[in-house]
Amino acid sequence: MTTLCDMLVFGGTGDLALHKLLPALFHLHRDGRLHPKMRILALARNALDRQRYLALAERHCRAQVARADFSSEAWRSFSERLDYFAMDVSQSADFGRLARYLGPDQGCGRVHYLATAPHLFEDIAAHLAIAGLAGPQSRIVLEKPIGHSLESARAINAAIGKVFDESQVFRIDHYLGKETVQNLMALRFANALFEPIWRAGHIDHVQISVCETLGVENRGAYYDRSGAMRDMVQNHLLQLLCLVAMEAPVRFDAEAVRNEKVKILEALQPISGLDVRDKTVRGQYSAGKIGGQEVPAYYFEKNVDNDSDTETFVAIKAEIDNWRWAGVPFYLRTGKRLARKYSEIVIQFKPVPHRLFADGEANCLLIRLQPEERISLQLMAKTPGKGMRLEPVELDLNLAQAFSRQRRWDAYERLLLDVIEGDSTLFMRRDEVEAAWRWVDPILEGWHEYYQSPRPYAAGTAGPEQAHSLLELHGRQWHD
Ligand SMILES: NC(=O)C1=CN([C@@H]2O[C@H](COP(=O)(O)OP(=O)(O)OC[C@H]3O[C@@H](n4cnc5c(N)ncnc54)[C@H](OP(=O)(O)O)[C@@H]3O)[C@@H](O)[C@H]2O)C=CC1
Ligand SMILES: O=C1O[C@H](COP(=O)(O)O)[C@@H](O)[C@H](O)[C@H]1O
Repeated sequence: MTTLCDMLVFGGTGDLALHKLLPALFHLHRDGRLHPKMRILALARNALDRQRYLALAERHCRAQVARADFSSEAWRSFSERLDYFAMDVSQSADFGRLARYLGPDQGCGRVHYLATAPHLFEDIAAHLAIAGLAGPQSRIVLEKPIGHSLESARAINAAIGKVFDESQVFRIDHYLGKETVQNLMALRFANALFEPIWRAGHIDHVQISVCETLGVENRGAYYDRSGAMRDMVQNHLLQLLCLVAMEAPVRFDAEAVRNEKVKILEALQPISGLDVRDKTVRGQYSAGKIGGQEVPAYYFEKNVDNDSDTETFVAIKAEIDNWRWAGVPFYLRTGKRLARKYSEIVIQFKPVPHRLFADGEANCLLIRLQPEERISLQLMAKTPGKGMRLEPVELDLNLAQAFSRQRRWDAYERLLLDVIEGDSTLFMRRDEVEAAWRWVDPILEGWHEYYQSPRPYAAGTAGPEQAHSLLELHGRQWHD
């Protein structure tokens, strides 16, 4: 069971709160991991009373939580913790009302989870301070993306920094809470095997793909101002890149891990000006079929401009200018409405230096984050029978099977517990977020400057053709 603290979820009626945060808190409650006295208060403008909010939350939790894990009894006891307060976070006076409603804290501080659009973060922090709700024991969780650009991220970080010490700030990136992502660190730093070959001398290139079948759903208003670059690359994909590329931290703690990640972000070779034409591909989905169902083009989605040139797909050839990685491309790719949903990291090794056999492919290490969690090493083996016919075989570590007796935690469960415990190892530090924007901003500017309008791709395909050329030009291909 964890430390006692209360949690305030700003944006408690939103997509994130209802689809991810409440189901994760429900699981933690059901597993007995929350302090019995912990209270959860959801906040938003909608004038709901507690009963109507509970009905809304229950409907979503039932839909998100596996049938076997949901029971009316567990929901009833969880809902005793849950309450709702209607307020407008842009109104300072509402925070006075909130402070009176909350009364004195239970002695262990509060977690303020900001599941709202980032432009509200500055107001919320300032108003919390004025209302006396930002004491030294409180913590604040900021959802990604932090800002829209380096400048806006700096402004948000500065405003938050006026109220909260950096140790109280938890910038969440839910990819870091995924089991296989943490397993990547275990693989690299708990096995002596990989370290000697984890470098330019042995690795040809790295691929990081986060492919989705979903479109923008109900988030058109947000997404159309963000696009895949700000929504996914600036945070999730760059965090994955950091974990693949960073040096071993001296300790497994927040400062040591984050120091190493920042060094990678700072070593990313800038892509600016005309480089964007050679090293990046933007795409936008047009109408197509997903799972046999017709889906509309992006610009016909709800709350999206019908002449929108927002990208729903990005592919980038990134390079890291340091001793370990010089000359090794890291190909990043993410998109919505693609043929299949999966996220994976592929480490493509170089071929053997001298070829003895007619067949043979270079080794490759596949780290599959979802839908299944597995790590598999592709090796060459002789096929049975006469002659030396070789074929690739997989040395497979199926993590879900290996730990089949334990329920697989959702990323938010793990990260919410870390916040409650005050462990920020898997959260982004201020300088990390800013270093990521420093690399992303010139690409966004290059697209704007050189009118790189997105290449269309039909929904249900692997993205625009140009994303393939990005690799094919160098004799490589995506691991599909
Ligand atoms: N949805 C997702 O899967 C993910 C979202 N995120 C991030 O999480 C954040 C929230 O996203 P999402 O849930 O999708 O957004 P939504 O638009 O679905 O929800 C926004 C929430 O904020 C509330 N809100 C808006 N304005 C105010 C206000 N002035 N005062 C009080 N409450 C307000 C809304 O309620 P009301 O209008 O009633 O006030 C609603 O509850 C964003 O920063 C997003 O980038 C990050 C990862 C994944
Ligand atoms: O942060 C986000 O992530 C989701 C994808 O997350 P996953 O855990 O399902 O892979 C993405 O759909 C969303 O647009 C983005 O904001």
